[in-house]
Amino acid sequence: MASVLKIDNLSISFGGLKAVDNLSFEIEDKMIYGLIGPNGAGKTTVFNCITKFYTPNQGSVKFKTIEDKVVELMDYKVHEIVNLGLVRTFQNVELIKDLSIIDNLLIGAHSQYKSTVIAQAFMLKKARNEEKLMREKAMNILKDLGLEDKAEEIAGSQPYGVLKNVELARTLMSDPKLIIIDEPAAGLNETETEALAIMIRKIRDTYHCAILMVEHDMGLVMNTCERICAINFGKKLAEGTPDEIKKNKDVQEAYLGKEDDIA
Ligand SMILES: Nc1ncnc2c1ncn2[C@@H]1O[C@H](COP(=O)(O)OP(=O)(O)OP(=O)(O)O)[C@@H](O)[C@H]1O
Repeated sequence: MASVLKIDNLSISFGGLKAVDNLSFEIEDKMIYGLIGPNGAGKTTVFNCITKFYTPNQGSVKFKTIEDKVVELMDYKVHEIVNLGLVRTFQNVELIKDLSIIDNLLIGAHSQYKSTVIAQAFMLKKARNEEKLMREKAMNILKDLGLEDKAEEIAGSQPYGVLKNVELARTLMSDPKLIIIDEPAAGLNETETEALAIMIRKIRDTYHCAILMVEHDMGLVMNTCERICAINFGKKLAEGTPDEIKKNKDVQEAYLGKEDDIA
């Protein structure tokens, strides 16, 4: 499989409502991909199906793992997904406010620890060495992303824009092949959003992972994504480059309404 993620005929209903309706798209390795659509279009539900928070009624989600093995995500449980190389962030920042930035990154790495819980509890040599390696890894990530001076700062003392970047940095602790980002620009001002766009590109260029992003800020989507899928009422409206999506009549109507409606 050339792609890192391939979704085929995905559908899920809540009662009578088809939140995702026979949706298919695929994301090439190392691509920054956008999933857009008006409010309630089904974007977060797609994310929740991929990461197994929801079980779809129908469809297949193929994923190419860290070991380049193609697996069907529907066969895995929600907590197993991260070990395959797929990690997500949520609309709200999910950091522990009382911990330092670097400790928040270390928490993001817990699935990678090989030493037993007992070894960790008593800080045996193996666990100490592992902790040291993970701390180095976290520090290297912060350095790569220009956040090293924030390492010892308490998360709760930092502005929202920094925390969003830290959340992205934390995903890198699990060596992802694909990072799924839900509305990264929500709550950010224009300058912070521009910094976020630079950060997203830097992460892809440095860590060679693909990124799937849901975002309402069209500036961020159009400037950052190489390919975009637009959906409405759970169905695909269009897929293409940012330019193709901008010019697409169905996409324009979904966002602005038909000319008759506007008049
Ligand atoms: N757990 C659920 N139970 C019932 N309905 C749900 C559930 N999750 C989502 N829906 C419904 O599915 C539809 C799609 O919702 P979803 O949150 O995926 O849209 P979205 O495109 O992410 O919207 P927004 O941009 O506003 O976040 C909506 O009508 C929503 O009310």
